[in-house]
Amino acid sequence: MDYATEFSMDRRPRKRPKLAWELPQTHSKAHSGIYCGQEFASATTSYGTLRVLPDHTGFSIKGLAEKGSPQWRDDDKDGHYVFALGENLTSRYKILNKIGEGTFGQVLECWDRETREMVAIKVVRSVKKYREAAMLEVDVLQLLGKYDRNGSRCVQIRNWFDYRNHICIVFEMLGPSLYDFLRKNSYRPFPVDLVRELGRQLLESVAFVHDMRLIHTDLKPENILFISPEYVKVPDYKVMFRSPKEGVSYKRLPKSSAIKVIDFGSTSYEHQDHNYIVSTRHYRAPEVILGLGWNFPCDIWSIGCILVELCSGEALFQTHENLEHLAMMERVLGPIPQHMLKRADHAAEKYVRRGRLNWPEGAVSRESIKAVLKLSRLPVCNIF
Ligand SMILES: Nc1ncnc2c1ncn2[C@@H]1O[C@H](COP(=O)(O)OP(=O)(O)OP(=O)(O)O)[C@@H](O)[C@H]1O
Repeated sequence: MDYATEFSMDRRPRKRPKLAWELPQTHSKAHSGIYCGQEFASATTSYGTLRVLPDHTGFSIKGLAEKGSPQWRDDDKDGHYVFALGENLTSRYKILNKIGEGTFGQVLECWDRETREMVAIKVVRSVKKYREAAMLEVDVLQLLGKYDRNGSRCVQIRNWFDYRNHICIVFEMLGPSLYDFLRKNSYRPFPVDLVRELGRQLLESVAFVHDMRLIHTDLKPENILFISPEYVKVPDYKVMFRSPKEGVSYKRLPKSSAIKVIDFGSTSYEHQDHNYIVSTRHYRAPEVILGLGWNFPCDIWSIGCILVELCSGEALFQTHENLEHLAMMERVLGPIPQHMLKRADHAAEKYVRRGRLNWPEGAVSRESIKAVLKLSRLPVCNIF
């Protein structure tokens, strides 16, 4: 398993391993329904091998037939599509910007010449396992789109196509993620009324997904997007009161609280085998860590972690290690019940000793023990 992407320079995990594809899953071959695009006439320019080439809007258009595709060029070493801003992705979409990068590929802001609107296109890496996972994502998105009649809960798929060995999924364009917002606000918490509203919408969205007998498995602030990018700046009196010398401080508030859930790349059907590791570390449920098998509740656990984070500004369980993570859960929520610890699988049984969590005895360092002690109990009764 490739955990290299779980960490980042930031103080929160940015990425996690995508594990769904490690399972022997099968998916239907028929993916008709929306539209399967094709590559059109190739043109003449030649570029270097950088993944994102500099913005030569004029240059790239000059060398291309206006609606053609650029000359074929190799993918980068990880199978990412190499492009230049301003050029075409099929004759229909013009690449304007890169807005995200994930395990699966890159997300590009594009102009859709046909519908005359901006769209976000996930261009998946040309690697077999990611291509397969992308087709599963398309299946899930189509299913959700069919039943989410007003399209208000989950990101909507507009189209998909296979372009130069890259599955491209076209989405409606949304705004920044809850994580982007926190970051731009220097990790200052959201007002509690806003968190309540976000929580309501999130629960409704996830209830809808669960009603479809699907489990998202990767809920996190990065995967919840405001629909609109608009925000207002308001004075932050708390900061001004704390450090008056620094003068007026501002924080951003979204103009609209409407959100949607994205990234169905790890979504699992209820009837599938659920023993592999899911979720980004900080939002991972105890049953996942203990290898007990998981189901719908793992999404609810993630929502709980997200809501606490929105209220505090910081991830609740800031850890990268299983035993420390379980100890943090006990510290915050009370003891993990015996019936769960008893069923810990082969990989996790080392975290349990004489029927209880092997903590602090099993801690790897004093710092680890301190990190757990720093957390305080949530003012709720024992959750387990
Ligand atoms: N519809 C959209 N509108 C605007 N931005 C989007 C949209 N979809 C994705 N993004 C941006 O692209 C980023 C990556 O998208 P996504 O999470 O779907 O990719 P991924 O490869 O599955 O990522 P990860 O490895 O984090 O699971 C998001 O965090 C978001 O910033």
